[in-house]
Amino acid sequence: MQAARQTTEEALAIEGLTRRFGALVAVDDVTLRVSAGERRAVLGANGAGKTTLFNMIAGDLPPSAGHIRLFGEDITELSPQKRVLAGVRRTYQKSLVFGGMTVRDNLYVAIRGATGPRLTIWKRAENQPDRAQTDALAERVGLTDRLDTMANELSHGEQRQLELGMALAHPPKLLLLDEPAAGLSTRERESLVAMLADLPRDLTLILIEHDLDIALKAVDYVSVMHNGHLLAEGTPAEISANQDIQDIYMGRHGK
Ligand SMILES: Nc1ncnc2c1ncn2[C@@H]1O[C@H](COP(=O)(O)OP(=O)(O)OP(=O)(O)O)[C@@H](O)[C@H]1O
Repeated sequence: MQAARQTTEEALAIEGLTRRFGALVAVDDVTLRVSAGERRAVLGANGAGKTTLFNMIAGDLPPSAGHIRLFGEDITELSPQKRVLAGVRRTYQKSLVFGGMTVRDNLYVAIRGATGPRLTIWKRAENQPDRAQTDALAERVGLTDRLDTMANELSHGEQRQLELGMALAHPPKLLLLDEPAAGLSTRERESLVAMLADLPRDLTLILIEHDLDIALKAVDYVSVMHNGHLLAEGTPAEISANQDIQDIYMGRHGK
């Protein structure tokens, strides 16, 4: 896995990224690089700055300083929509699926949303979605049996699967998953790890995860944040073996 880091092109290059909220520096001069096809986890205790970092990469929040490059292109000033077109997708800690629609229609909206001129779900009769595409997406995230189920009738884990399917509707270049295992059962966590392992290898994945075991199983390389800083980086084995980092991650060190 590490070979991918050394030989492939750079998917994401973050340079001196900083975000202040008044006197608070939520992300403080973070510089990191992620190779194309890499699976990276961003770990850190509550308030470390992980979500703020994601918000800046996705364009949901402007940085106070610094630059973000996606495959060499400076995207720091791009709107979130333009970043989607450039290949960035993200999920949020809170589910954004449409509860009153079926799994199939949620996937259809995601497919249309990324390609169609506007959202035309109600025109489905004259504008049939590509069933093969929705079915393939559902299969990829383990929801084939739930295609006709309303999203609000899905379990929490299935809703996260649906979110992942929606994020994959048009294969992103960079996929940002914000705590994908939050609230999942042990069995659902195992299937999440398997789903992540099955993602196309050319997709670059960064995930924020509170479950250290999941993060360490699912990624090639780990960046640890603490109080807005990038504290350490290493392979899962290196991070697991570092007691100081483990203590900080588990919140045993003071802020
Ligand atoms: N919009 C905001 N306004 C003011 N402060 C904010 C805002 N967003 C985040 N913060 C603060 O910035 C710091 C970093 O928050 P952030 O949510 O990025 O951390 P995190 O590592 O994602 O934490 P968690 O694991 O709890 O989600 C925290 O102190 C938080 O209170």
